[in-house]
Amino acid sequence: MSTEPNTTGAGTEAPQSHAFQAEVARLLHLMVHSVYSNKDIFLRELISNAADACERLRHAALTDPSLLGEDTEFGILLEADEAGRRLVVSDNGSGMSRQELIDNLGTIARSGTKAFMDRLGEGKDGTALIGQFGVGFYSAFMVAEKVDVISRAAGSSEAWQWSSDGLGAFTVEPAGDDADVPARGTRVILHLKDDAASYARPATIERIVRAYSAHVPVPITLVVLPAEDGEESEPRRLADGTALWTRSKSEIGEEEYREFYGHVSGQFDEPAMTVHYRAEGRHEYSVLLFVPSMKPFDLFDPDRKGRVKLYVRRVFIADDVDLLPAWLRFVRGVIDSSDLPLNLSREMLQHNPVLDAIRKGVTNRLLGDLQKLSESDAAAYEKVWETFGPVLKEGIYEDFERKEKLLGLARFRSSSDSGQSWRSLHDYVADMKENQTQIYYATGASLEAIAASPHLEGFRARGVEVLHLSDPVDAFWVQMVEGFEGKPFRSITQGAAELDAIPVSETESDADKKAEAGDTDIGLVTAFLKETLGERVSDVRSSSRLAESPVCLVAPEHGPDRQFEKLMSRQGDGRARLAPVLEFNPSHELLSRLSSALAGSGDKGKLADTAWLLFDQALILDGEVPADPVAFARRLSAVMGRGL
Ligand SMILES: Nc1ncnc2c1ncn2[C@@H]1O[C@H](COP(=O)(O)OP(=O)(O)OP(=O)(O)O)[C@@H](O)[C@H]1O
Repeated sequence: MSTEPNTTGAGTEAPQSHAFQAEVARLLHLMVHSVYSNKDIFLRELISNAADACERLRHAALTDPSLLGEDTEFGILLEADEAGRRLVVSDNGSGMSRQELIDNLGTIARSGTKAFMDRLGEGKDGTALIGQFGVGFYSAFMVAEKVDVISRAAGSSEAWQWSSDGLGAFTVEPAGDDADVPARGTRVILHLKDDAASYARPATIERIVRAYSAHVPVPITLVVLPAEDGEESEPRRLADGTALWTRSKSEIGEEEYREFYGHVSGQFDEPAMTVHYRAEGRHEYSVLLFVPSMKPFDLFDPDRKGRVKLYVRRVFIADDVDLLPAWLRFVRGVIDSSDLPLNLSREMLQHNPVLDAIRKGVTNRLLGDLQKLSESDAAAYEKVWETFGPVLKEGIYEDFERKEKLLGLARFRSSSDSGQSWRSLHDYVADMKENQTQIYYATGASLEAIAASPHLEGFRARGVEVLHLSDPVDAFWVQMVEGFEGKPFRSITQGAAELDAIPVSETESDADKKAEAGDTDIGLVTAFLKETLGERVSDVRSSSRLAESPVCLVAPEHGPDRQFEKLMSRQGDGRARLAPVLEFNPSHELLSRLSSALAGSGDKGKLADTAWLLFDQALILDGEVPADPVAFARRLSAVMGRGL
């Protein structure tokens, strides 16, 4: 609901009331009930917005210097007004027009925020989640009972005031001309809640700026407003606005990196890896990038955009240029080029040889640093892999040039060590069994489902390691790569398992079980199952893949892997699925009994029921449902009845 003003002359209109977008209202409700454990961060968010507004204008003024007029020094001013219980954050940046105030401070534009709200909507623990996530301007309502935003867009003669108590609606009205109205930019006035009055205290403000905003690239000054009879103190510089990335690495402490990471990423975790260097040579640029330790909420957003900020000689240019490949979209930070012209057009940003060279250099450097981390601190590296492995794996099929490097960096859960440790492909190949020629893997919806798969049994019995691939992206890349260190990848649910060449590490009781099972007439059983199951199977064969289970389904040799096929048909590729191959375990008691019943004069109807039940249970173990659940239930009841 929004009402248009009926007059346009500034200073003459009544305030217009607008409802917040539903998601904002929900977010504000959370804010007002302050589920944030650390309310201090509201100031970081407001300072970040103020700095962004200054950087946006600095950039716009490159093509239109008149936007700046006389006022060419950017700055952020904090006013501490203890007596009035107010805190004011002002900037002389881009400012906002009336429409921008309504759009920017009434809706949520960022897809990450939407995703975040959806997660909250799913009933996930809000307190834990919200603490990891920057929610920008709206966090002001954690500490303020009312917020006024007075803003004048650069170059505009009009100023507008936005006001709200955060309870469902906001008003917008012309701001008039009094002293509170900025000549350019934005003043955010927080009327602090009773229990948040300390945020008007200079010492508190100084502490927060030091902790969270000391390295924003715009200077920050604090003014302490006089108590009723006191004197106004000298303005104090809290931060000098020098760009952290231009300083030398040896001068910068971990704490400063962490604080800057908070500023550029908008996240609240600690960086898991920091990459800071200056490239010299054909192209000169500075890089300060961070690998977060927590997943950003928009990690799997379909547009797969990165958010590394591009600067040219310390002037902010854009944060939506693809400076890194999509499979590194979780990396945050700044790249500052010395070679590019300042007045880069959008078009030039899209196709730019300097940016291409930077992208290549920085990508290689990041991979090199990840490799180094994996060698120097395996546990820290595994954490990075656990968080971002599914994204890095996209690079295996998207980036032909770096495929080998990425395969080397990849880590997997596997059947070795009950899936507890992370294994590299290098580990896998080094530990291959005698006569083993392939890298075996199993794909599935979850690690648990894979571990329970009967297909693994024959591999387990031989001590052959199987990689457990449970990320959706796995089914794709594994089809695309030829192999690793000369060993091809092979799905355990596809084709005939060439396991016979690898000896079984048999225990005595296994041998006993086999002896009990007696001899199965493989030809007889195969023919019977084929005839009974007809077109539902493309073949039936005895298998060394199984050790304990009687049957399983596998994909035909030259068709797609069953899990991959399932994934594609779920995405509606419209292709008919291939009939699977039914493999049976001739050493299993059930099969040897079926064999003797077939050889004797077994009831053909009962034997056919057995064949169908075997087939349906193999389907169920694959996570599917029997094609005819009624017939399945009838057969199962009949068998159970006979067994009682
Ligand atoms: N001081 C300001 N000057 C100019 N525009 C502002 C200012 N503060 C906020 N805005 C505008 O309001 C928008 C919404 O701000 P908000 O803090 O909610 O989200 P954001 O800044 O886009 O995201 P984040 O804070 O997570 O980076 C900003 O994108 C910006 O366009």
